[in-house]
Amino acid sequence: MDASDMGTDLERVLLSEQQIADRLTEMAGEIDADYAGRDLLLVGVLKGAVMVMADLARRLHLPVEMDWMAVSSYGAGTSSSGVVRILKDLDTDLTGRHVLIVEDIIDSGLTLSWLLSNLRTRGAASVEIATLLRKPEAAKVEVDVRYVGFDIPTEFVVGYGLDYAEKYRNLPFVGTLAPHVYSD
Ligand SMILES: O=P(O)(O)OC[C@H]1O[C@H](OP(=O)(O)OP(=O)(O)O)[C@H](O)[C@@H]1O
Ligand code: HPA
Ligand SMILES: [Mg+2]
Repeated sequence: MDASDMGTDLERVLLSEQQIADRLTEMAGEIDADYAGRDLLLVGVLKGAVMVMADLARRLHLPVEMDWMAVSSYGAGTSSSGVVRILKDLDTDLTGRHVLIVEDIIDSGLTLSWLLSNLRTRGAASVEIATLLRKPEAAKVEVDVRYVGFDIPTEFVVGYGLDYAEKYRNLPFVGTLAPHVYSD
C-alpha cells in the first residue's frame, strides 16, 4: 500500500516506510548497547504501538520479553481528553525488572506522563520510554524520553499504528490527513 492507494484522504507522506525502518534500526542499536547484559521487558502500549513494537523488537539482538498495556485518552477524537483509563493491565510483575515502554507517539505527553508514574510505583529496577514520534510543540507536560525516533510538527498524523477514528493504522508510512476527512 502506498500514498496513492489512500485516494484523496491523505494530504502528504511525512515519514516513508524506509525512513521509519532506518530510524528503528538506529534506535535498536542504541537499545542493544544500553541494555547489554540486562534482562529487558518491552511494554507496548496498545493499540498504536503495535507496529513500532513488532519492528523495533525484531531489530534487537537482546533476549527480551514483551508485554502489553491498553490505556486510552483519545477515544475517537483528535485531541487528548487528559483522562487516562487502563483498559488492559500488564500480565508481568515489574519487581526488579528493566522496563522499556514502547510507544508510537507522544503528543500532549499526558498518556506517557501518567503511565510512567504508574509503572514507576511497581518496583521496577528502571523504567524508560522509546517512542517513534514526538510533537515537541504540543507538549502539555514534559516527559523524560530516552529514545525518540522523530520530532514532528503539531499536526494530526496517521499510519504505522496511528489511527483517526480507528482507521489508517495499517498504512506502512506516517502521513497527514486532508482536512475534509475531519469535517465530512
Ligand atoms: O501524548 P498524548 O496526547 O497523551 O497522546 C499519545 C497517546 O495517544 C494515542 O493513543 P490513543 O489513546 O489514541 O489509543 P490507541 O493507541 O489505541 O489509538 C497514542 O498511541 C499515545 O498512546
Ligand atoms: O497525531 C496523532 N495521530 C493519531 N493518534 C494520536 N494520538 C495522539 N496524537 C495522535
Ligand atoms: Mg488513537
